[in-house]
Amino acid sequence: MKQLHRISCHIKIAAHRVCPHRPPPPTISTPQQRPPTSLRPFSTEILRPGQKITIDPSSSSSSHRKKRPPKSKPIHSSPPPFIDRIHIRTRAGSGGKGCISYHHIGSYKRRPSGGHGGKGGNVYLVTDPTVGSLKMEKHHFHAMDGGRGGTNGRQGKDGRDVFVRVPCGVVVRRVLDWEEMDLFDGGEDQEEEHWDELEEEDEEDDEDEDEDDEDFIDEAGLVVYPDNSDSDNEQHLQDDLDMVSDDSIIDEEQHTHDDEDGNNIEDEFEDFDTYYQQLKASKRYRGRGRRRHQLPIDYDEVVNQELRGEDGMYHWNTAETDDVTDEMALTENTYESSGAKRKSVFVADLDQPHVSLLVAQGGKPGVGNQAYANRQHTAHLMAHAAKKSKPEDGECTYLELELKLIADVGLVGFPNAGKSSLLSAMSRARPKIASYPFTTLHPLVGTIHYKDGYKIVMADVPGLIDGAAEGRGRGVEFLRHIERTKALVYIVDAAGVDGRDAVNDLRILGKELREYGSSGYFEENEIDFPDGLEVSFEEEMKRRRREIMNRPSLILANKMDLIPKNEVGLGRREELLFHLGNAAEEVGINCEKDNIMGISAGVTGEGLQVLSKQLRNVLSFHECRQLALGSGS
Ligand SMILES: Nc1nc2c(ncn2[C@@H]2O[C@H](COP(=O)(O)OP(=O)(O)OP(=O)(O)O)[C@@H](O)[C@H]2O)c(=O)[nH]1
Ligand SMILES: [Mg+2]
Repeated sequence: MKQLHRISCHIKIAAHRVCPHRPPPPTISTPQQRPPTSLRPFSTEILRPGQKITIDPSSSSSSHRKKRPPKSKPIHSSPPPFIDRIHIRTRAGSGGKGCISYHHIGSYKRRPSGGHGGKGGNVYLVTDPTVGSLKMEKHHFHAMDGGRGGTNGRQGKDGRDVFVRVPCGVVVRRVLDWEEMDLFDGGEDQEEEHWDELEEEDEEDDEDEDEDDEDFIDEAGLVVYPDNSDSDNEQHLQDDLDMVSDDSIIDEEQHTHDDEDGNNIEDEFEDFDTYYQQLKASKRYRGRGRRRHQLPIDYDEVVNQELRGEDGMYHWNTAETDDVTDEMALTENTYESSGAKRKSVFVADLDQPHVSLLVAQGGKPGVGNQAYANRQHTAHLMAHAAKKSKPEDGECTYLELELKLIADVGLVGFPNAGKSSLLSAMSRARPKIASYPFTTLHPLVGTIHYKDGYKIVMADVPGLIDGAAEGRGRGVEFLRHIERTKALVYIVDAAGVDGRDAVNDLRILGKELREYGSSGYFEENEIDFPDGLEVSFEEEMKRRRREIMNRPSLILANKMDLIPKNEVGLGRREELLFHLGNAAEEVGINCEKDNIMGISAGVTGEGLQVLSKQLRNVLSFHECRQLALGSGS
């Protein structure tokens, strides 16, 4: 053994000499000679007490590492644009064609064997809490068509569904007069790209499927003619149809037909569906053993069950789009970019995470002629088979999606009041803060985390100006983001940095909000009426006005650090808060005295602790109240 070991060592050393790239053979070292592990990369010396470690950076192992390439700068340094209203087009897949084919040999000869087509894919909208805006790469969504049915009763492949991810808080409306509008320019290219992608994938799948089919036929040993060519099938079908079209054609109105001897006999069934039900129920077709596969499939039952009535899904309003007579549901408004008038109908409000809405339903597949396998009535049934083998087209819809942020608290204030500074101080959100007006151009949300896990979502809305409720400064567009909040926070600039008067500002803000809920704006634009409530437009407006003004509110006088504290008696600060309270009462803001406070959001952080407590109190009270009202007490 020792000799063997020695020989192998020699071979290793020799090999190293021959090939210098080969790692050298391991050298044996005694434990005393080995350097301490921690020092190995830098030095092999043994340290004496008091001696310092000198590190030569060039000798460190890191110098041998590959240098990291410098970080490339992100292409988009600014955050992605916030989009809160878009139009999309959806088209569900058409059903696959039903196959018409016949067995060619054996006892099954000339018996129909065509399978059903596959269902067309559906298009769904799915709410995803991780999606923040309605920015989408494409605005056309097409689900795949169903595959054709095959011979030997093989069903076509179902078209793949398409799921469009949207943020929570999206209101979906169906545009009715989309044909007159040119909303979707440039969509054709996207469409073609999409189809190319899908077709490529589908071809791959089909290849796999074909292999499986061959196996299936071999294993099952069915008496079928595998290469059932189309021309043969067409010939058989034509024979059958000829028989039908001559004298034995069915008189559908009189429910009679001529038999082979030319006698006019009454039909046993009134229409095809009745006949179909009878056929299904009859003992003859319950099928056993080899006959089982001839059972007609209850096409409508199967397809409808799968396409409709799924739990947890929204569905279209039952009203047909063309004859929507309910004027409450129909609203007319102006489409801004094209200036065209359009009509839309409210479909759903997707305000919960992970819910799906079926927006375009896939077409029903065509029926394969195997469903009509019946020797007695072949001719008659084949006429139906030819008719029913045609699939339905997929539904095509044009939708308007509008995002209304879902936040617990909304910040309302003039530009530069310090809304973004407050959001930034209380949450991890990092909005842009600057001393010029309209720094914030898009609504933004941040979450305030409490130690016990309680959370409050706060929305920073771009600044409002006088006349916002009538649409000045895009105020209305911003105001709709506070529609769903549970509480409002009015924030004013206490120091009047831009020469503003805090008390007057509060009055204007209150007035704007009240008008937003009640007047002009909604007459021209859309409004979603609550489901199942028959109320007039005026009543609905009143309800909204009441609701928005009754919402619990807090009033914050920001930039208090610029107002000196008075050591004795009522100073400027207290006086301001007192006047703010009076102004709130005047304009009808629902705010308790404790909830009017001075803060310094951007500089000292003064008052923010109290604010977070008060916010929580207000929201908890609101939630309890809602629960109590909900339970009917
Ligand atoms: N002195 C002082 N300045 C503040 C305070 N809070 C904010 N500011 C300043 O006020 C200016 C405006 O602050 P923002 O938070 O951007 O105000 P905003 O309300 O979001 O303004 P818009 O986005 O334009 O509507 C900035 O220059 C801030 O530094 C504060 O408590 N004290
Ligand atoms: Mg801002």
